[in-house]
Amino acid sequence: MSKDTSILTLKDVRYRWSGRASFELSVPQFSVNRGETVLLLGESGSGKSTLLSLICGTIIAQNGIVDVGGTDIGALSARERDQFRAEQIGLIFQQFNLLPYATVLDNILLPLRFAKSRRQAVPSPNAMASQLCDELGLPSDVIHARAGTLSVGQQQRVAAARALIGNPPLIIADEPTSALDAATQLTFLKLLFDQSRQHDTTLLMVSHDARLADQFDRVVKMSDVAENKRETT
Ligand SMILES: Nc1ncnc2c1ncn2[C@@H]1O[C@H](COP(=O)(O)OP(=O)(O)OP(=O)(O)O)[C@@H](O)[C@H]1O
Repeated sequence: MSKDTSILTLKDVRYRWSGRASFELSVPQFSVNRGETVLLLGESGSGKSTLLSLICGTIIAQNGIVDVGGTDIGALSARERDQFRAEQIGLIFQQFNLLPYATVLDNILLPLRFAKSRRQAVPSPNAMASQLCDELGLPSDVIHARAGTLSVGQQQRVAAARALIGNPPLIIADEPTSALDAATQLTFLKLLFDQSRQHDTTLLMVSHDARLADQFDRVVKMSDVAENKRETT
């Protein structure tokens, strides 16, 4: 696919959390091209997680359009949004959100249960899970271990494998390296980029850590994307 077609476009988006009049996220225009790796930088409270939630369709903008891969997220029902997210977006959260008592294998295979297109992209799920573990530098014997018994860095890689399996077109990562030390952060990012490029996946990551900037195709500051309202009381 061409690298200059947009996979994500926000236009005239506004969002206000209910009961939180002091903050409004306002994004006149923001887009990400297919295959790009984009780092969205912003200070705490600038609305990075809110923006990611809008893109993932876990919340819906009160104004404007959030278009992911040609689909207007706001036009979908809640159920359609859940399905759309499972099919189109690989998620890596700050706290990884792994099932601690499930095995590494079951954690990695989880998205395939909910997303037909991702399931169809993986004819041999167990073999693909092992391959991803291998490529992400996880020892082969951890695949049958409970996820909760792994180190933080290892859990991070399991979360990345879970996001990557079945080649979703978009990977969204919310501060995925914040729990890692500097050296492990860079190793993890390199592995994530290698995998994203190999599968022509778009990567949008948010962070407040500007030291990561060199690693990405493009760096965008929240203050350039959003005209937020933050009243002082
Ligand atoms: N679930 C929620 N309910 C109500 N208000 C919320 C909710 N989540 C975030 N907010 C508010 O929205 C504003 C932006 O928060 P958000 O978490 O999006 O910022 P952030 O840039 O991701 O911050 P951080 O880097 O600290 O995670 C804050 O004022 C916050 O209190």
